[in-house]
Amino acid sequence: MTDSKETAPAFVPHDSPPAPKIYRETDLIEPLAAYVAKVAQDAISHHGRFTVAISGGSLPSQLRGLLAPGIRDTIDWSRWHVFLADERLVPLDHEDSNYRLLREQLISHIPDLDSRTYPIEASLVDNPEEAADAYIETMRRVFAAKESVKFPVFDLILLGMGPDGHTCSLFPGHKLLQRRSTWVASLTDSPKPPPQRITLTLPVINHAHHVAFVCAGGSKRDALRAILGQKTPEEQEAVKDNLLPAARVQPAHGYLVWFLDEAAAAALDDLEPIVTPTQYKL
Ligand SMILES: O=C1O[C@H](COP(=O)(O)O)[C@@H](O)[C@H](O)[C@H]1O
Repeated sequence: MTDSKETAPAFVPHDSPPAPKIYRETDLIEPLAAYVAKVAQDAISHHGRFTVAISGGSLPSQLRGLLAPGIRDTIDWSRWHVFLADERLVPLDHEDSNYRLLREQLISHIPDLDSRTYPIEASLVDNPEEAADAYIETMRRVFAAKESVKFPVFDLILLGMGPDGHTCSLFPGHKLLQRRSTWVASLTDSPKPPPQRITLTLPVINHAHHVAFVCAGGSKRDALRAILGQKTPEEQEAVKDNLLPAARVQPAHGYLVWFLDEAAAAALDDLEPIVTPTQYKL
């Protein structure tokens, strides 16, 4: 198993969520891999499997540390169940497909992981609502057959964030931010192309045991300050008005961490010491 300098928090839901931890990393790849491996091991020890939802965009390539020789063989991949946190409604081999990215960067490198990875139903890319409903059914099969399960509880949800503060396919000011009961929702007006997508909803994200944002580069400066710093009155207003979807990610009984590279963390430089130095080691 990995020799973590700091272990992931114990696999214990709590009543009052701790403040998010913010890690500043020179290079995200290794600490992110150590963190994911640790959360996976905790989940597998606790209940025999690891359910993870992974975002697209730049995130899949940030997971390449999981394939490093020192870590890949320590992971019990046979217990992993991998979902897409959101998906663009394009063919699965399209350059915009989040599944394609994830498959190329991670899934295809691990024998048999494809059989426990859940892409959207390819025949439904032109039917957003049906695609969302079909994805809910896929999730029900893995999480529970019972209709009575209110929300699935992922062991880990890995999120990116756009410069506008969007996360998954939840965009600023979009009506999907108000969805309270659906597990997966569709949209046809994404401001970032392609316009047709499906996405996990906020309640599903906020039911997870662990949620991690992974942000690299300077383009997310304003959103990071608004969400983690809230320094200026304008920034505070933006959060209050729910303009920034990523600010609404607050797991009710889970743990929230942010992995920032140097360029992203520089946005918070004058707010030290809210950023914690590197914690996770292979
Ligand atoms: O469109 C999307 O964008 C976000 C952010 O992407 P990034 O490339 O800036 O990391 C991503 O998290 C989401 O999965 C994707 O569909």
